[in-house]
Amino acid sequence: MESVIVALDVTNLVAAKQIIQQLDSQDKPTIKVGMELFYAAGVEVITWLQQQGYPIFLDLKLHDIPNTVEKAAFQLGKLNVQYLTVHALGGQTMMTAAVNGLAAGARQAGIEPPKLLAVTELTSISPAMLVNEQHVSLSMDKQVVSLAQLAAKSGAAGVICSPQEVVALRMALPASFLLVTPGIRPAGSATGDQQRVMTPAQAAQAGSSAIVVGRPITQASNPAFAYRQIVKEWTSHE
Ligand SMILES: O=C(O)c1cc(=O)[nH]c(=O)n1[C@@H]1O[C@H](COP(=O)(O)O)[C@@H](O)[C@H]1O
Repeated sequence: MESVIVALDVTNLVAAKQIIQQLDSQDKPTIKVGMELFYAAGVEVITWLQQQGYPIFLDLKLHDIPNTVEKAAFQLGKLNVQYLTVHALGGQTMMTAAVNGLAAGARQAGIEPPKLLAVTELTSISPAMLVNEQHVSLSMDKQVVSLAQLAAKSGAAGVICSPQEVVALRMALPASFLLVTPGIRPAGSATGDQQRVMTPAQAAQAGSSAIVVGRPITQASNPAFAYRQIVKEWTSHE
């Protein structure tokens, strides 16, 4: 898996092309296309990125009844993307339905299926919110480990979590299970809506499989420089 994933959270195809051209990256990092860009630009942006040689992480965070998720995943399984997200809180049956849908869609298109990544607790949720809003009595670590174990049982290839839970997750799950961590903030940058953050170096030290970085790159005055600095920090501690 590529180590630094760029979250291309921009409004439209033109803005997406601008960032990618500014990045001008020889190492072709995995690009995360999320709800904002996919709802605006649809499959066209996926196709364009693929033509430029970028692997795609399609982050649509499916969360619905199993039948609906399976049928949505079937459609998305035909797009030749490398990763797709669902919410682990949708349950084991829903996650397994997603895996099956992706496999069936990919089979019909004659391609490899995307790997399923299950979002555990969003990195915008603080430990206090877990207790006060979700009424979960487990600690954040235990809740995330429990959701990750469910995701593993369901056939997901990994989870999305905060780097703060990676040490606990590594003890509980097979080494091959992917721990993909957003909530990354280089020292001194604004946390914004993120609650459970770490720097790229801290995430690497903790044992993240890959980090997801959006605004610290896309909103930088020089996105290419910001990207290179983050890669440098990540690789020096890997
Ligand atoms: O699924 C995700 O990628 C995701 C899960 C999560 O718990 N937290 C989280 O921030 N993300 C995504 O990771 C990216 C983080 O963006 P920045 O906060 O701008 O670096 C966004 O595209 C989020 O949608």
